[in-house]
Amino acid sequence: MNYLHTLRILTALTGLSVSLYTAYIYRQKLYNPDYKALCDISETISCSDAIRSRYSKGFGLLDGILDSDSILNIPNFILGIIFFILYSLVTVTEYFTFLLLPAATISVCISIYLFYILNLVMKIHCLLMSQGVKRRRSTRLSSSGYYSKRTKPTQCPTNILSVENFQEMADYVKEKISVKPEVGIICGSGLGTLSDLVKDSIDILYEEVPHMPVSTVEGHEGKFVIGSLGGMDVICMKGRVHHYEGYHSQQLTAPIRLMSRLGVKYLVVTNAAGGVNKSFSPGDLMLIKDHINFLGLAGINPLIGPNLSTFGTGERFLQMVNCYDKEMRETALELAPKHGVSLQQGVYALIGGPSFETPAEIKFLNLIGVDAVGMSTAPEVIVARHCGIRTVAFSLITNMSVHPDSVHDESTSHSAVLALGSEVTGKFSGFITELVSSFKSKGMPLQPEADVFHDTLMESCNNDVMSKTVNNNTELSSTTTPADDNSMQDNH
Ligand SMILES: O=P(O)(O)O[C@@H]1C[C@H](O)[C@@H](CO)O1
Ligand SMILES: Nc1nc2[nH]cnc2c(=O)[nH]1
Repeated sequence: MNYLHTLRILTALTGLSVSLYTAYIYRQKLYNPDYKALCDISETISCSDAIRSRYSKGFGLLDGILDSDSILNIPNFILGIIFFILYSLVTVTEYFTFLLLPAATISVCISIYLFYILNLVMKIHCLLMSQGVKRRRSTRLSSSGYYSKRTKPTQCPTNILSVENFQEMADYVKEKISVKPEVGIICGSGLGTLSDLVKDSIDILYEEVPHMPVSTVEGHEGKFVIGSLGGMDVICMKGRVHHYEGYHSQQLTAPIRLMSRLGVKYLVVTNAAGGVNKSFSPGDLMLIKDHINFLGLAGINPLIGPNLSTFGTGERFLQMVNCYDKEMRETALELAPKHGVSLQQGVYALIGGPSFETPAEIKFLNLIGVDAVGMSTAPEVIVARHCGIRTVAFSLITNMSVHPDSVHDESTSHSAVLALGSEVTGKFSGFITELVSSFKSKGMPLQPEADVFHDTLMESCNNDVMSKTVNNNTELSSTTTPADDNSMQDNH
């Protein structure tokens, strides 16, 4: 009897120690993704992967029913700690001893279940290295971003970052802040001082946040500034990362998914861009009506790979009509004059960079109806759309893109872009603040109606092609000037 009693206490203490050690690793991993636990012995024997998998909360049984950050989706180690404390108490006090047998039976069943998950479901099938990021190994379900071994596509079998990774990013930030940001702001090149508008702020460096890509470009400080603006809780990115820095498009859009997990519903994106529309001048602010994403058209889209269906719309085939939210654009157009901002409107083109455009490329961009050209924004807007975040975006025209006749244009350089940005950004403070404040009264987006979209798009394409055909000669055309097309009647 005594022997059994001691054995039960020893078992409970062992279980408790394992649960506590798991909690310790979980916490270490949160702050330092490179932390190597003692139990990470080899690629195949690793407790970290199990601890960070979706089976580590509610034994994975509540996945798909509850949000991963729901308080009801309790980590297994907490359940373990509670279980083993109760088990020890019953053993020591000898009260409610009739519970010991059912408790032991449940514990054995759970152990068998976890053994099955670890060995048959989470077995290693893929260890890819991509752009410096070691991919997780997994045979996860497609809804969570992984395919099973049998169905994996050869090009991109897993995502660069998993749902759990985004959750870890959000958990890290959540722990540091007392506000609940509903608005995200991205400061483009030279526009970093917009973050000074954020009051009662705390800063979080990108390099602190697990999985967060770090800015490598001058003028992109690389930190979140979180606080309040215009009566709204905001998370502002002082600097972004770009594709040309060598980041995968899923990495450079990771902060958008982080924002989504924090509860952000509205996004203000800014960038520095070269003016292609000849009626623009450096210092103009252009409200983006739509974009042409040359990386996307070339098959570089942040949504490529297993669909992350647990985010917002989570749609596999995402509609992009009205991705620059019409109502938010209307509000921006209404507010701009009040703040002395003469707002241009136009189409933004994303090119890969980092080289600026050749004269021939600018001529081409002008012909196809581009008003400003830059190296960012489109992937962020795509992911924001996927997350169901309503977005409004602006290009600060920092330079006129090279004219076909010019040999070299001093203003088209990164230092000139930064200089102009910091010179004029202050002028937009009141406008941006009131714009953010206006989100208070806005609801969530309506999904676009597919048929209406398609018909209007076809009509607008036909009209554009007609007008280009009629107007074009060998000169650069300025048929898409905002002055010509400043109404909100189009379908953009
Ligand atoms: O981050 P954004 O898009 O504002 O930066 C633009 C594009 C290049 O990164 C840089 C060129 O000067 O400005
Ligand atoms: N691609 C591109 N990006 C820019 N960012 C600021 N100016 C420019 C430009 O002229 N071209």
